[in-house]
Amino acid sequence: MAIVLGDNRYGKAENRLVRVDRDGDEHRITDLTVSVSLSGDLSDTHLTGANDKVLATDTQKNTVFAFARDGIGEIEDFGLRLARHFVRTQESIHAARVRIEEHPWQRLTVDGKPAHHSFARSGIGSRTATVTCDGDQAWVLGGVRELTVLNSTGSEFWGFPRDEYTTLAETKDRVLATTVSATWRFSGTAVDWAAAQETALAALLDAFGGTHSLSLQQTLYAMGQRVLAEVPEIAEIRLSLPNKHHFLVDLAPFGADNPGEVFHAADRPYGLIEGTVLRDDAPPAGPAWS
Ligand SMILES: O=c1[nH]c(=O)c2[nH]c(=O)[nH]c2[nH]1
Repeated sequence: MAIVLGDNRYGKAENRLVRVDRDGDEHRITDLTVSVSLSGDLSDTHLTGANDKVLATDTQKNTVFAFARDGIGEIEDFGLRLARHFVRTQESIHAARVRIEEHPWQRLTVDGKPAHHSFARSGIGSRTATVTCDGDQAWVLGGVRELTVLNSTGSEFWGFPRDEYTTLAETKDRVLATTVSATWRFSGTAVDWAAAQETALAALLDAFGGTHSLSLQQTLYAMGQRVLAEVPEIAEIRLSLPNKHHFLVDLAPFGADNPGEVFHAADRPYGLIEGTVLRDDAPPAGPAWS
């Protein structure tokens, strides 16, 4: 029996980067969390502590900030520039993964006019991108997280099996709420990233709001299907939807009825509905998800 080193990767995680783009007095901000993860010929540092093939995580952090000096652009492009840089400049690095989350800000209105340089963090989901590059090829995932949505009606859940542990009542009218995490895989890298993001996000929201739901699973499939129908460059989408239960509160002890108006918004436990929707002729995913 021998003990050997298995898969490994390393990098600087969660670099917090804010860039201010200045057009005279008019500013725009980009607020990112960027994580770099590299892999390759890195046995020595693990087995003997020799670091001659280890691009320091501190250097990786500096690279992220230095690249931002020339502008960020779309996060997918920023990720591609960084990932390609690491594998092309370091012989020992064979693959690079750059994960980026973009935190949304919205411009304030001051004295009835859009402010030049004042912003508020906005509540509607963050955009995400993950780029994996092995030197010759690159794979791009886009996505959104922390996108909380709610339908106050138009949701049913019934017809499920009942065994000795089942207490849940069937319902033809309930609140359906979730916080969407969605990641989609692009089939190539020649994509109008901003347009794809906008269309995919609108498709997710349209499908959530527009589907009369018999289960959150059905809503998940409708959301995935809509994104693939609207964005031809997306080959596959993975969705993770926590079912944020809203329980009708029994007000009878207080002598009141509750005609579907007062709910307890429970945060735990939650049903977790996850699924993938993909084209049956999707190109191979390679290491995109690994
Ligand atoms: O949409 C739902 N799917 C389920 O699988 C499930 N299970 C449950 O208790 N409530 C719900 N709702």
